[in-house]
Amino acid sequence: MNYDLNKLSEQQKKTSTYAALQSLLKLIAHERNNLLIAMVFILMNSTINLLGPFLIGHTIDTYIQYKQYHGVLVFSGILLGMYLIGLCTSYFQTKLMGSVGQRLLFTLRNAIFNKLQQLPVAFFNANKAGDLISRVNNDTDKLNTFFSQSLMQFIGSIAIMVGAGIFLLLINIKLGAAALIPGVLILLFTQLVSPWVKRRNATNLKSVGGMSAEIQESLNNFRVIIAFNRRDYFRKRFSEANQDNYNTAIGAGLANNLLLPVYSLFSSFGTLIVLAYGIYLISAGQFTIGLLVSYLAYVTNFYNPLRQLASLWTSFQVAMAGWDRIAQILSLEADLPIIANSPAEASTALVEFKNVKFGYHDGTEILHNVSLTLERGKTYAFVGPTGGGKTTTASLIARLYDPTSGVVLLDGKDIRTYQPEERAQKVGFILQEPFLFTGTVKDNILYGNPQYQNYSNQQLEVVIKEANLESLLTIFESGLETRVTSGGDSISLGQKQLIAFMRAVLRNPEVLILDEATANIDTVTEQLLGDILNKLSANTTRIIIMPTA
Ligand SMILES: Nc1ncnc2c1ncn2[C@@H]1O[C@H](COP(=O)(O)OP(=O)(O)OP(=O)(O)O)[C@@H](O)[C@H]1O
Repeated sequence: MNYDLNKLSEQQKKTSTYAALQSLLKLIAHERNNLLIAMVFILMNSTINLLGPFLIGHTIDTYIQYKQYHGVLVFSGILLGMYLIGLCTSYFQTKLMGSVGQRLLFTLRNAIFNKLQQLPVAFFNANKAGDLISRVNNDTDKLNTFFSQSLMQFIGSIAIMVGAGIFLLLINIKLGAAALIPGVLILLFTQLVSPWVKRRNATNLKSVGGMSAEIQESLNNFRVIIAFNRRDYFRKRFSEANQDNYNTAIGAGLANNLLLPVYSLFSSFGTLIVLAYGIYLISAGQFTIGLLVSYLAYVTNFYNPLRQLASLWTSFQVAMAGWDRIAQILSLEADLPIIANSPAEASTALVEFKNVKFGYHDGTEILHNVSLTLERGKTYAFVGPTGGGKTTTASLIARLYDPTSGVVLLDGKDIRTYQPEERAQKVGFILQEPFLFTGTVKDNILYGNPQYQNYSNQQLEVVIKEANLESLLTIFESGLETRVTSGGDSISLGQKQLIAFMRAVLRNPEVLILDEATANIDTVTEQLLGDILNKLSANTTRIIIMPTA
């Protein structure tokens, strides 16, 4: 399965705006009531906006022309009341949609993060952390902006436009049809340029992700950069990423700003048509001045929201481009499914490889038809040259990947039949570069170990003593409470490896894999580790990975 999100977006057939919107709406189905209430508010607001010009026209023709000021006062009061109601509905609608947007942001970020937790190692090999962070932070925020600020304006503008269009046609069908022609042309133009606008925005979001990945990489490797005095190299790379982002942002800005002037031009045409044709009709005695005033207000009511729609449509295209990038992650499925047990594969060995072939996603085969058997309680060494495939073999025992063909058996059963918790319990893997979390030594050695989670320091020290790990703990200045930062920069690499060692041994796994795990440890401590390994349960199989001497 291809997990490279950027390649995936190139291969994927372009989703239509409608299909993208449908899949997004499914995600916010539980907000249906709030959306409906907000929509009622916005429609009330639109109705008020539409009735305003009609009442003004009526007041001019019925009262102002005949100097009946009482009627003028009454209708002024009605208008004032209507506008106050409009103010309230607008306020509540904005408040409601603001919270819908925040909840959507919350739901989306949780959904993406949960999905990231389910995806296999191959996914993280194929994608840069910076780009993923940008998708979780930046792209979700584009959707929030659209939902909290633009969606209801969007619906409101459409409602006013449609209403104004109907009024224009009802009052005078010929004048209405003439006034609406530029509007129809604008809609055709929008339909034509929308895919291009969305593409420009998608390219921009991609380059924001690329820049974020660049920053992340240089921050992670700052020591190497400084030691090799290669700040200029990363400066150049960052400058290129920044330049790319600048170019794509200009491109997106150009696309996003194209609609507004075109809309303005066409709406001016609409007004001009009505003025010219309307004056002609008045002179021919077929229209009144009051009606023309109303009419011009409806033309404005038709074209102003249309102009607003230009920028809202852009915000919509940006949100949809962001949603595509989010949906790409959400649609991925882990390709390490749990399968039903097949008794035919039964084996008495603790670990067995049967004709295993494996290659990473670039297609090169790394393991060529490997068959091996590892017995319970024995110690094995995987020795070989750099890049020979030792870590890869161990990764298959921990099921970080599945073989391309052949089968891996763990404790007599196909490894694919195990639930992740059970498999992780059976296999302890100390990686070449152990990862530590910010917290204490205690937090780190209890990571992934529910058994001792609620133990006090004293209780845990007893367990550590029983596991013969006591001598390792004394290496840390404040014992279990020694502070460790993420990435473990506050302690040495050897100390990191010791924490990873204690973490793995305390889980009492049936297979313990040490991937060059003592490379940074002095010979005295290495001897200690050897003793600890010898005292492990008689059933534990040890795999020690080391390079060819
Ligand atoms: N994530 C990956 N994606 C693609 N190729 C990989 C990946 N990890 C390892 N390889 C390739 O697989 C081959 C075997 O690598 P592996 O890490 O298993 O070797 P190793 O014997 O453990 O080496 P070392 O002693 O350096 O740790 C190498 O050619 C390496 O380039």
